[in-house]
Amino acid sequence: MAPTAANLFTPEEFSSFKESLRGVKDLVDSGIRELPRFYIGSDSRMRVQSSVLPPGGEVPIVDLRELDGSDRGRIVEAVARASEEWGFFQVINHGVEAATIHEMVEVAKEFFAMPVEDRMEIFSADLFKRTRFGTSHNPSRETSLEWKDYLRHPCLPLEESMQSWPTKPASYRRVASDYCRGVKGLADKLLEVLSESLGLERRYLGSVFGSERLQEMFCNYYPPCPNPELTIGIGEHSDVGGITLLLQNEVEGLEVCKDGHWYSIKPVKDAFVVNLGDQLQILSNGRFKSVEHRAKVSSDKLRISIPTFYQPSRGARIRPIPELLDEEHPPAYKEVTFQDYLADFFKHKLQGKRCLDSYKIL
Ligand SMILES: O=C(O)CCC(=O)C(=O)O
Ligand SMILES: [Fe+2]
Repeated sequence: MAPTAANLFTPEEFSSFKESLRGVKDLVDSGIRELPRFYIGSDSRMRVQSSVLPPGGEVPIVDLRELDGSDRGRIVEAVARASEEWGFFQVINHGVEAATIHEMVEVAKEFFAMPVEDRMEIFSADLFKRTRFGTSHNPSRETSLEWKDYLRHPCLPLEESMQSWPTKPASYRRVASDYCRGVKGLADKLLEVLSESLGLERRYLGSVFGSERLQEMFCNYYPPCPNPELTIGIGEHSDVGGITLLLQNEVEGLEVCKDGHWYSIKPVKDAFVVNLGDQLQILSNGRFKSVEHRAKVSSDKLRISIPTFYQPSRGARIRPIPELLDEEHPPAYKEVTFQDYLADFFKHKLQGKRCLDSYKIL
């Protein structure tokens, strides 16, 4: 029988469950038949309601094949429209080798196929530890958990970051370093396109991001879930940083909110899903949208997503770009450094756009 009511547990029971937890993959491997009550979404952001079919439209797909040729103007325009209307788009013919992408998904699968003890060697619940295996988003602050495990690590500077990466599976460092180089190349190209989409000089956003810009990646693992309708893989949130480039396997689950409706993003083979984070909403003075999204889980399919977060330097001054302001467009956000914004964000559980809203000039 399916579990019915949430929060049928005491704080002590929740704490002791969290202390013994080695991730959702481990729960599944232990043979659980129903969703542990600690995963039953305790508020509407943490579970998926039966959804009504949205009115129409789809997250745009942008073909980058002719980016350096005659098609640049059309691509810049398509990216501008997608960034203003959806805050999301998918890119194809993006220049990251298909073999690099496939190997990355495979090595992520291998990481989670290892005995749990191997993952636990790098387990940490400390949100500020940059290389670690973890589960849910911020268990110490959450009132219910997310059905998700992940490997997280920094990617820049590459050589230095690699020293902290897992040594198991044996091919991890080689495969992920190729992948990080490829994604960085694409992210830099996209920053140029986004600058032009705002009517700015090509290198504008790159110089705001600065020479110590951050790149980090997650391998998210959402195993099949008993009672997927009662929980969530990742709750509603907008991304905190600059741009996110997400690779996913062929399993649907990512949904984006537009005009109050949730739209599913259909996986396109070898494509990246690109979305803009809070820093770009501030920099563009609200022209680009950092849109809420979430990931559902499935009863019978394993979903893997590999987002790369491409971020400004910690000390970067984030404020509406002066060239975009005039009397009709006064600054809509207060200035903040990226590191202060991050510190604020990670103090809380995921709560939609709470953090961004707190920097609004009312
Ligand atoms: O797994 C997904 O599709 C979404 C992941 C995500 O939104 C995130 O990690 O910020
Ligand atoms: Fe996200």
